[in-house]
Amino acid sequence: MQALFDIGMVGLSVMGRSLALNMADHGFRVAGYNRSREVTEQVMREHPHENLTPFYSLQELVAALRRPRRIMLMIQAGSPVDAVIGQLEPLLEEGDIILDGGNSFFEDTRRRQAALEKKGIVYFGVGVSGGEEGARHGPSIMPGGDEQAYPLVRPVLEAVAARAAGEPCCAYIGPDGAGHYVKMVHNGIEYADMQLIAESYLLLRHVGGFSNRELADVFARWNEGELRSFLVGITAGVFRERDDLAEGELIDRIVDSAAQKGTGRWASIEALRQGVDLSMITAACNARILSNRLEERAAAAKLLPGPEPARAGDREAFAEQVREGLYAAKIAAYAQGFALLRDASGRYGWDLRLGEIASIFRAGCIIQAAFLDDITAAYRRDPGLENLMLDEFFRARVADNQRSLRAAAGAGIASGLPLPAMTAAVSYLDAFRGAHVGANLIQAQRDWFGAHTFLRTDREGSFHHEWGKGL
Ligand SMILES: NC(=O)C1=CN([C@@H]2O[C@H](COP(=O)(O)OP(=O)(O)OC[C@H]3O[C@@H](n4cnc5c(N)ncnc54)[C@H](OP(=O)(O)O)[C@@H]3O)[C@@H](O)[C@H]2O)C=CC1
Ligand SMILES: O=C(CO)[C@H](O)[C@H](O)COP(=O)(O)O
Repeated sequence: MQALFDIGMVGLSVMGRSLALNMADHGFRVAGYNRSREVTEQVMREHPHENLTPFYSLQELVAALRRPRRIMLMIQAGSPVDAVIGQLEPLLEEGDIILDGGNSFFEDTRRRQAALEKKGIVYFGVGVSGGEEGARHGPSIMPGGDEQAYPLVRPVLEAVAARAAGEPCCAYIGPDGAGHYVKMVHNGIEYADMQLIAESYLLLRHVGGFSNRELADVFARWNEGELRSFLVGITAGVFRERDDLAEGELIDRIVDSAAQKGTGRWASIEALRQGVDLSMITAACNARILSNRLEERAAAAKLLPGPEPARAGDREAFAEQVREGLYAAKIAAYAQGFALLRDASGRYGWDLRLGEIASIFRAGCIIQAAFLDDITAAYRRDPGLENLMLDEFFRARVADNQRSLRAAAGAGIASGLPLPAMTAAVSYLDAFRGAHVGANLIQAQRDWFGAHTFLRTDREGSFHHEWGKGL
């Protein structure tokens, strides 16, 4: 067969099929392949497209691609990616390109990129965000790999990406694992954002006494202001959704236990390794972990009574307090995520352009929000900004809204509601700006039991004290 195809898509599940059709819409001739034949057949039956052609073996797919071959993997992350690379490798030639668009761990991407580079195969780790809808009509795309080879994949990626203010939400991120690292942090922020919205829901429902319909209106109203975002928008929609199998709204019949696939957890682990405070994202991971212990929670509820939720006097004023608190907490969560990126940039020599990264999050991805325009502007004002909360715009917003954050978090604590991300936001803010954080006592304890030494405020050098022996 003549090599007619512009790009191969391996994996035609939710994301691969949507991205392949998006590419096909943009005039690229796509060769599609899925390990299970019936999935390919189903895609072709349900989504026939003149620019999408099915293939039933990797050999045929590779032979049909024009050179240098471009093959995108949209498959389950982890060992499947290594397995498929192993199958493709003997079929490829020097200069051919593999793009891994899944949620791969960035260290795996670094390893794969280095191994394939030795064989002359170009490897890109490409973060893709936006879920099914985004992949189909315009996701946010975070490609990392060999900058010299980037022009060979850029036209396809930019064509299918979402657009914000006319610009594609796709930018070369940096070498080796940089693209997947940024996607990991994107997902960490996504976890914190979702957790903060869920905590706002707990407050509004149990302290504010809002019904599902009222919650839908509250979130819809919030979505018209500074909190406008994909996640707040779909939250309003969730509270409106009728149950198709029983009476009432579906939200009340969903089991109170949240799953996770690992990207948020990776971000938390990396933050600990790097020594960056990512407490809000970690709190969001822990909240999902504890949510899974349904039986334990039910048993503990009987043994460990807590306070009854206090009822807000003025519900509208309370909702406004929660909105402002959510906004302040959201600033802290993004500040943590971007601080992690800043540290990784130096640590791995990636030279990440944080303003450009914020700008490609403005549309297409799950954390897309009006707020990202302000973050982009903050990094344009100061590309070396140490922490987002120090930018003049966000400094003013934190000052305006922190009283509400404290009040909302306090109302949750007094009512026995778990608000791990909001309370972590308060602690982060206070520790970040804290004149005294209590670490002098920790140093004293460390020196007492382990002679670990301490620094003094009044003279140079390390000191050890014979604790408990004097005076
Ligand atoms: N769903 C989402 O919203 C998002 C997902 N992602 C990431 O994109 C990637 C694809 O996600 P999604 O579309 O949800 O699909 P899944 O993560 O559910 O993966 C299913 C696909 O992986 C293939 N696969 C699994 N194991 C192998 C293997 N050993 N060899 C070959 N193919 C294999 C499956 O083939 P088969 O049909 O034969 O089983 C199928 O095509 C994942 O890395 C995911 O984390 C990124 C952003 C958003
Ligand atoms: O990458 C994504 C969105 O950006 C995926 O939807 C991912 O699966 C979300 O993470 P989790 O399943 O852990 O909630």
